[in-house]
Amino acid sequence: MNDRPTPLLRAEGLVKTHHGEGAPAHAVRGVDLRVARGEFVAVTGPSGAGKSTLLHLLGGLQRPDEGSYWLDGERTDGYSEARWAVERRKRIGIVFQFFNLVSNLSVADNVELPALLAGLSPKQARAEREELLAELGLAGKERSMPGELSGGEQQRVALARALVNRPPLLLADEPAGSLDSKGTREVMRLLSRFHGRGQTIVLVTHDARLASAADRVISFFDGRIADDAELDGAPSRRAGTSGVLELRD
Ligand SMILES: Nc1ncnc2c1ncn2[C@@H]1O[C@H](COP(=O)(O)OP(=O)(O)OP(=O)(O)O)[C@@H](O)[C@H]1O
Repeated sequence: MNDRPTPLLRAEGLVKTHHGEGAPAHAVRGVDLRVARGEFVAVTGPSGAGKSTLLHLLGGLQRPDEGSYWLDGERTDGYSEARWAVERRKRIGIVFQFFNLVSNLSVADNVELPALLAGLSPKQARAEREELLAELGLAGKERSMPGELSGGEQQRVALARALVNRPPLLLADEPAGSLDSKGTREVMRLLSRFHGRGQTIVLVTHDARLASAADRVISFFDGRIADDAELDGAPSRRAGTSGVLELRD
């Protein structure tokens, strides 16, 4: 019997080709990947290597042409769009380079919306939002609109929105890509803090400094994993799993 714990993510033979205007882009050419609960994995590599496409496959935002993907032991191959939307709400928080906040909703509403959609009562959603915004140094900004905030603040709101349903998995696609060095350090600090409490994170980044916050770095090249390495000190960094924000799953 295999008594290894079920990985939170398991991908086998993922292939994705984009058919745009020019020649087909073979973005992901056969990826096998396992990510255990509590791991913080950075995916790095040159522009066009296929990193974002891989992240989109892991978040169910795009479908593979070939291969299979299991989320927490459950095969996702047959999931409809609607099913993926439900699964994402419960299990996957996603942050993007350009935050993707709803510009005509306040900070509070941006963060509460996914909690309400997931079925929390307005009171519970408000409590979760208040806790996360305080945690992320945004108390007092609830009534602000996204356009009134700095890039770093908007990314923190996006992080709060991604984590409001306490998903076991956080996917981050160049989360500091449009931030200055102060904003980058802030994102790094926050990702490390959530990881220290047991949050599983898959981070796509060009930024070697940001990748150094992870405990495992995957180098992606030409649609394939070229290298997959644990960083020194990873086990100790991965040790803490308790904290104010208990993960609910
Ligand atoms: N929706 C799309 N339609 C057509 N081609 C696409 C699409 N998305 C990505 N591609 C192509 O697929 C390849 C991989 O793109 P992808 O964005 O996944 O790479 P990346 O490593 O994330 O790059 P970057 O670091 O520049 O964001 C590229 O050749 C890109 O042009």
